[in-house]
Amino acid sequence: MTARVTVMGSGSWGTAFALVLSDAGQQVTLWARRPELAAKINSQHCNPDYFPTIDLPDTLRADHDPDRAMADAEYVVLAVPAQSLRATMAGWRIPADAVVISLAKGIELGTGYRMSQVISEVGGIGADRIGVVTGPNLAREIAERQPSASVVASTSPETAIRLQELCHTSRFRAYTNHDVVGCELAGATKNVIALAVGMAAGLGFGANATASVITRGLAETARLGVALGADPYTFSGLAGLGDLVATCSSPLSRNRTFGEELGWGRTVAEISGETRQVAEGVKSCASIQDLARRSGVEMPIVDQVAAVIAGTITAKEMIPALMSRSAKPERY
Ligand SMILES: NC(=O)C1=CN([C@@H]2O[C@H](COP(=O)(O)OP(=O)(O)OC[C@H]3O[C@@H](n4cnc5c(N)ncnc54)[C@H](O)[C@@H]3O)[C@@H](O)[C@H]2O)C=CC1
Ligand SMILES: O=C(CO)COP(=O)(O)O
Repeated sequence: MTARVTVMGSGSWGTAFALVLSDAGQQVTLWARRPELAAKINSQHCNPDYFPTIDLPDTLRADHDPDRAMADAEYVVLAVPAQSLRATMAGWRIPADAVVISLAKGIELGTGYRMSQVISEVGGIGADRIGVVTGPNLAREIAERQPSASVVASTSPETAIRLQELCHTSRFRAYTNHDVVGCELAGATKNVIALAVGMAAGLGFGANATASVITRGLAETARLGVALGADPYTFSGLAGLGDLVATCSSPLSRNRTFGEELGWGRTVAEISGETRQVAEGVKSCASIQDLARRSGVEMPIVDQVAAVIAGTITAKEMIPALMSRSAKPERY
């Protein structure tokens, strides 16, 4: 049965996921902050700012008025950057019965909240009406309808199955998962690890170095997750290893690319000033570091990335700092 879905945010992932939902047969409305972008999406049936060469279905409509866009939505998909979710959501009237789905991969600065916690607090929405979509889902590849698997997570098994039915297509294979904590922590932390991998690549190091950072990055992510109540298996699944590998190995990743440019010796300000797209790890490294400290969990790679982003060390100093740590058994 066709469902009414509104995607709030028409950047790269919001647009690509709106396409998935349309392909799955849903009636989709896309909210764009800028009226001129909404008008272009409606008249040109493409999003010229993000995917100028990709046709969007005629059935997909855009609107710049958030309340009108969501008015009769059964599902509201949140596709704005993590650090702006609270402020944007506070001004919206989400329909009382709608299921709310987070696409953002970040941890809120200040609170250390995962996105589902922000949604619950700001919207007064129960966990059974909240879902998370995560996994190896580079937006451009999804928009090109390349095959991909993904995870739809909710603490409510019924909601997870509804979300799976909502977005599963022959090109987008959605698996359910009930470990929202693990899925969200994995999605946010892989961006920080991708910054580190990018830095290693930008410094000219090869596959041994990047594979080592990916693997140890996964170990510290799982350590944090387990301390916060996540299921350890989540980290070897699509939300964990899957997304980590996709993000750390693709030139399409904004986080990996940002890290690579840091490795070339560019500054955070220089790189940030050149793109309007969000590399979530640049902000979330500090909130994840904070979560780890509060939980008594060691996250050496996150610590080093946070130091580079804060400007207290250079990317060049990061690898020697990691290599000179005391020797230890692998499982720690
Ligand atoms: N692009 C990708 O491949 C994927 C991205 N994600 C996650 O999805 C989230 C959104 O990412 P993208 O769509 O890629 O980012 P983007 O930078 O392409 O688009 C962000 C959208 O949010 C809007 N926006 C930005 N700041 C805002 C603010 N302060 N208030 C309201 N709207 C604002 C922008 O106008 C734009 O429509 C991020 O958390 C990202 O980590 C997740 C999976 C894949
Ligand atoms: O989350 C992503 C792929 O799953 C996208 O990663 P970037 O935000 O680094 O582009």
